[in-house]
Amino acid sequence: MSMIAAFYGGKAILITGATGFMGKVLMEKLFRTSPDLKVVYILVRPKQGQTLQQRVFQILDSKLFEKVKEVCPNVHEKIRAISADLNQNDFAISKEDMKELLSHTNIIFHCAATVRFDDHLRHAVQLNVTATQQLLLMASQMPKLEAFIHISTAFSNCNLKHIDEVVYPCPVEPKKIIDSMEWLDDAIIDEITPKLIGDWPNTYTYTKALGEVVVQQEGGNLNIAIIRPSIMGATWQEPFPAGKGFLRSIRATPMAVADLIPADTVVNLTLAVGWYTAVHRPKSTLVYHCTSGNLNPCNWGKMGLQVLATFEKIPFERAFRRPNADFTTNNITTHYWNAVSHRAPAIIYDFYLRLTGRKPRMTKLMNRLLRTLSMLEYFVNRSWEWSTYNTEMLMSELSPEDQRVFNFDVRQLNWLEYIENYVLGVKKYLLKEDMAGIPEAKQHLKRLRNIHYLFNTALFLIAWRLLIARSQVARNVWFFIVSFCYKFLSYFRASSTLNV
Ligand SMILES: CCCCCCCCCCCCCCCCCCCC(=O)SCCNC(=O)CCNC(=O)[C@H](O)C(C)(C)COP(=O)(O)OP(=O)(O)OC[C@H]1O[C@@H](n2cnc3c(N)ncnc32)[C@H](O)[C@@H]1OP(=O)(O)O
Ligand SMILES: NC(=O)C1=CN([C@@H]2O[C@H](COP(=O)(O)OP(=O)(O)OC[C@H]3O[C@@H](n4cnc5c(N)ncnc54)[C@H](OP(=O)(O)O)[C@@H]3O)[C@@H](O)[C@H]2O)C=CC1
Repeated sequence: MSMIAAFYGGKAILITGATGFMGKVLMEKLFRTSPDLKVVYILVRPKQGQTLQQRVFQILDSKLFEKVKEVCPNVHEKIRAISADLNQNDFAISKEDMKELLSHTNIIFHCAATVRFDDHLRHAVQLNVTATQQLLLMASQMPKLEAFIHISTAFSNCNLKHIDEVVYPCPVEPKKIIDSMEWLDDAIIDEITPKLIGDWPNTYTYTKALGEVVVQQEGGNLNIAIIRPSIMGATWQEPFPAGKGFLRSIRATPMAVADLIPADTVVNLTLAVGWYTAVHRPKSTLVYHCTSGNLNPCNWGKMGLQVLATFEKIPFERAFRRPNADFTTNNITTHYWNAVSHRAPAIIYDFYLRLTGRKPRMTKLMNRLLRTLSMLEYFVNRSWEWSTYNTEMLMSELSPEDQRVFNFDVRQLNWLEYIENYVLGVKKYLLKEDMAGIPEAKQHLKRLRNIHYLFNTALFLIAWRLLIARSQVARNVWFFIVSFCYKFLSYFRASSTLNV
């Protein structure tokens, strides 16, 4: 019997960010392993014309929740969606809802955040720092609360090279930052943002660091833990742009560690930490790194090759170009590859769309992709070392059954298998492609390869022809090659005649 699964039985659990990437996976695992839990409160904002209930039904109707509906048929009754906006005072939660939350909640998983790298500092502080502070205040008024689990990121201290499982101080106190956001106007905030964030690469990582300091400073007597995952699956916009041949080269250091971590590993650790924090009540706030680099490293070069090998085996349909993975660290080659591999094909394709009376869209898409890539550059050209003492300690505290059900041992991760499953998942569930279409997709890639060869040969011949017309040296080289080939052929013909 799993101790962790049993622990969550009968509990009232509050999740923020439940509609997000990690939140959904967390909720699914909770219901699947502890279907007898009492209730899961989720703080949700109405969005895109959908009511809260519609948002919940959309989640429950997804492929992810198919198994849950089998083991917990009344799952919809156990999810209590509470209207809340983490940007508002008291999260704009109604009095009745607040009363219910305060009196019943046993465990909090705080996943909500703005994960945009380039968010305005005011918004990033509001969601990643102030909202965390408010949630802690709420938590301190919950008499039944057993644990508060804060989800941060392994990159909250990416200005350091070696990162321990401790909360590092920030140059400016979070309280001062929160206060200043109240009276500074947007223009001034824009101006001081680079100075404030200092050697953090963006407002996201900076405010996640501030959020951790807030958790440590204002946690009071609560049982708190902080989890720092590295790059969860969906972060890198899925292998979709690479598989479709939009993304063919990237400015990345092949030897730099690609610290990816599967979302289910993060969720397993999170649930194990919830149990450990509530049951063992560690004296101080423990930080847990959920990273792969020190236990099972894979670098970007190897990752790129494995992604390419997977696309050979499981190609996406109607690819724009053949998938390729050129890594470069040089400024000039980056510009060259961007021009040749990304911008030029997009311009040619848009020209073709215009000619056929359709709306051009590829250049816009490509510009967006290149902008995204430039934001990721910081992370794919550096390596970090994360210590994992607490995570390893927790692993040793689990029963063999819990180690199996809530497995977060990244040493067991087979990267090639993981990438194949990932690509398969994207193909089936995101692109909604049928596996029966694989032979046709392979044929399409062959056609693209032939077009590529033809195009390059034509380009070479045109360039050569122009060169010959203008340069005596090129003409001499050309005559030399032609006469050499002629002599070789004559010799070959003569020797084959003699043999007969
Ligand atoms: C050469 C081939 C080799 C192939 C193998 C190698 C692959 C290399 C990939 C490298 C990845 C490295 C990643 C390192 C990241 C370190 C992360 C630190 C850890 C964290 O804690 S991350 C937290 C998660 N944060 C993010 O993931 C956010 C990143 N995104 C952004 O900040 C913004 O999207 C960005 C980059 C500023 C772009 O903004 P903008 O131009 O305004 O575009 P949109 O945001 O509107 O998005 C456009 C379009 O893309 C969809 N999108 C955006 N993000 C994601 C995502 N993570 N996953 C899936 N799809 C995403 C978005 O929905 C939009 O789609 P539409 O259909 O609505 O147009
Ligand atoms: N994805 C990754 O690779 C990594 C993520 N993390 C951390 O994991 C956590 C979860 O990230 P992830 O799931 O990827 O993020 P998502 O962007 O997928 O989800 C963010 C969640 O926060 C909610 N949210 C945002 N703003 C508000 C608001 N004003 N009021 C109420 N809810 C709000 C969103 O709700 P809505 O659906 O309404 O927008 C959504 O549910 C974050 O703390 C992130 O920093 C850490 C490392 C890596």
